[in-house]
Amino acid sequence: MSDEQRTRCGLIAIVGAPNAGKSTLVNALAGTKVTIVSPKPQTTRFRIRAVVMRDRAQLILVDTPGIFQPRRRLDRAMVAAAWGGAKDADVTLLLVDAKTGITERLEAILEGLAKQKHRVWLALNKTDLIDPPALLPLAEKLNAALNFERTFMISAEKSRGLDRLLDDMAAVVPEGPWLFPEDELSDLPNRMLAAEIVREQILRQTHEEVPHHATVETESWQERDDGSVRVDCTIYVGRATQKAIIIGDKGSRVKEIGRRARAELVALLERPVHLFLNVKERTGWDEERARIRAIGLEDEG
Ligand SMILES: Nc1nc2c(ncn2[C@@H]2O[C@H](COP(=O)(O)OP(=O)(O)OP(=O)(O)O)[C@@H](O)[C@H]2O)c(=O)[nH]1
Repeated sequence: MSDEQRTRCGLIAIVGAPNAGKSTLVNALAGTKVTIVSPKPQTTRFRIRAVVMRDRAQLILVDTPGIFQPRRRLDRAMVAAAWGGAKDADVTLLLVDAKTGITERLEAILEGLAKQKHRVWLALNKTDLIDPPALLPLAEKLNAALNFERTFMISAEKSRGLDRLLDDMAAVVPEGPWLFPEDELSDLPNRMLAAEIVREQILRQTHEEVPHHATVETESWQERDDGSVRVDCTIYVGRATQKAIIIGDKGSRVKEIGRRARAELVALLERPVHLFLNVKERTGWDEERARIRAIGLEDEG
């Protein structure tokens, strides 16, 4: 296979203090407004924010929502899980508001990142608000605190410096198949929303031990001429016993999960929805695929 034909795919975790400009950057990189609604972001390990194609590379931009709000004891476990999420990424990009500079919060993030052994990049954002000479001392200070592999100067809002950032990301993510086929990309937020809503219902309607082992994937999303949409989701479970629990007596529980999830989808999408659920035990490739594709939906079990 020639180089041009080889596909690449990887996870890019974008971290930063609140207000650093993460959402603005994700939107600018994706080129459109991409919001993947996550009803329970604090329980997710990472949340997929956007999937961006650059040359032959598929860049999956994620954030790690739990990292910076360790209010209670329980939250601390979530924070640890969230850091685990950043660790699984191929690149972690720390976004810093160059106008605000180094704050206590940023120092805490630097400490967290210092424990990671993989690739960490720095992007100084909002450079449109500062004179260029003021940027260098900040970049130096941050690089002294942590050994960043690369440093970028960007303005997410003005889309400055983003081409180079995307090129570099595309060049370093590993070779491998795309996680999301191209024809799914435009529907991706909807697909994930449907999967998340089904998962919400599993959480609400089954015993605690089941949801941790269940992932949900939207297999197909078909728009119909009459304005309705047909959605097929698969619920993957680890064991036959869990499958039986989710299906319930004569299918009663999976029916109820589907009924409530459908009602929620109808309300959100404001059009008729035909929702089909399929419960499967995971094996081999299924398991791997479901695990990765459900990244934004999976609890740290
Ligand atoms: N001037 C300027 N403003 C920016 C830039 N990037 C982001 N902002 C502004 O900074 C503010 C915060 O941006 P967000 O993208 O919401 O930041 P965030 O990191 O997602 O914030 P949280 O969701 O609170 O974590 C917004 O008012 C943006 O318009 C930039 O490059 N230049």
